[in-house]
Amino acid sequence: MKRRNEHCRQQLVHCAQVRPLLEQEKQKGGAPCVEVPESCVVQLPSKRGGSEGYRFDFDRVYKMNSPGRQMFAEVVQPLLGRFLQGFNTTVFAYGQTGSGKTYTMGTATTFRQMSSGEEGDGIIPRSMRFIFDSLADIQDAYDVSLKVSFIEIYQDDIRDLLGDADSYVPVNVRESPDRGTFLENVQEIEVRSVAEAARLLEAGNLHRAVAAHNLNEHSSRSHAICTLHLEQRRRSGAQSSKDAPRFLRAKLHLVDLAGSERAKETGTTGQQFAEGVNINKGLSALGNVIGALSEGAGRKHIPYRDSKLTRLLQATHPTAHTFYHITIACNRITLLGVQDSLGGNSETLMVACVSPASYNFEPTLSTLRYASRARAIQNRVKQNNKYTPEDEIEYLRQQARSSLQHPSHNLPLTHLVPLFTLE
Ligand SMILES: Nc1ncnc2c1ncn2[C@@H]1O[C@H](COP(=O)(O)OP(=O)(O)OP(=O)(O)O)[C@@H](O)[C@H]1O
Repeated sequence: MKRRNEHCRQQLVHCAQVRPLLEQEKQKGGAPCVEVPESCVVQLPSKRGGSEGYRFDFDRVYKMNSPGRQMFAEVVQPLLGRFLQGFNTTVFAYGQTGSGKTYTMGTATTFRQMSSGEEGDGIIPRSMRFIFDSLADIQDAYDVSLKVSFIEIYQDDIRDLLGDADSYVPVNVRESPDRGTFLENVQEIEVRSVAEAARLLEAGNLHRAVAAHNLNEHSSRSHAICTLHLEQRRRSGAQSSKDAPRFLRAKLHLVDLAGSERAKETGTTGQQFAEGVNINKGLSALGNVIGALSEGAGRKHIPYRDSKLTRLLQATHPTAHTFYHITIACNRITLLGVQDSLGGNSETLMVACVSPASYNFEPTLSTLRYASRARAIQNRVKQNNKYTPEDEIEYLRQQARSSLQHPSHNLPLTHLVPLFTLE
């Protein structure tokens, strides 16, 4: 693995996933109206049947039956490579309800699917397998900690999807001068394999708010954000090149937004109607953040604070470090960030999910316009390789605690060699 220090401006990577026309869409008289004339272009016909249609450029477009494998290899895997090199990274899926965000992300993947690896797998299960495989390759040289948080924003509440569903503890967004915006009361869970991660994500998914409406039988009623926090600490005496970093820390946000929806089309009433209103409110605030960021440096105020979604995604900060174990955890202080992901320190892939059905023309046009605005955003990314004496103290503490709790998982305490010589 190539490891070097960098600090540079980065354009977001944008791709579109145009899913196949579903049987129920055909039955409702939907005809395909989305064209992909080139591998980087999506076209819609003119609304009034004229010759002038709409054209949108992307870095890459995946259409109809493109297997998830191709998207993963072309745009996700390179991003994961950067994550493993200590860069914050984000994958965002957005689009109207029923357009295929959960399918594309693989948020609802079961334990069995994630462990076995199937052709139709989405981004999350493929990413998990890739990351664990890559970490296995460096385990002789690095102590590794991988932590995950999995939360949802439902109505105006943030819920910890890995928490105990029977004893609900409200998750609060807090702010402090040291930490910035952060979440409190989020569970931490440790795993050391794809199987353990899969079990965890499946359990979290069972807690996610889902309901049926006219456009989707399993519609997510919340925005879900799964974050992996990776820390790598070079082992003392490890065989590696002279410029190999001693320490790397990075976050990977996997964001499956709820879809925008119109009550007229979804046929929702009561509780589901209220959910739809909240979903649209959060997405509209996100749209405003994207709009403000796309104006570039001239725009001083970015309205991150206008919704829980954008505010939460602004939160950036980290917590205790556990090395040596591969850990999947949900931090008490979770570190998600549209501020990081959009306009901040993150390499970001945005996936616009689109239904080809003609009766979805308006929402599709709106998704593609949303995508065009986001193309102008630039992030400023840097490799996170700072390691402080406080980090070292925390590391030694965690190791000592861990050795007492799980003697079989740890190296003997005598093996611990600090990165710093503390005087
Ligand atoms: N690329 C694809 N190939 C085949 N079927 C797909 C594809 N993408 C989505 N689908 C199907 O479309 C339906 C809607 O997909 P999905 O639930 O992922 O939509 P969504 O955008 O997450 O919706 P919501 O916002 O309501 O949660 C599902 O039945 C799913 O299986």
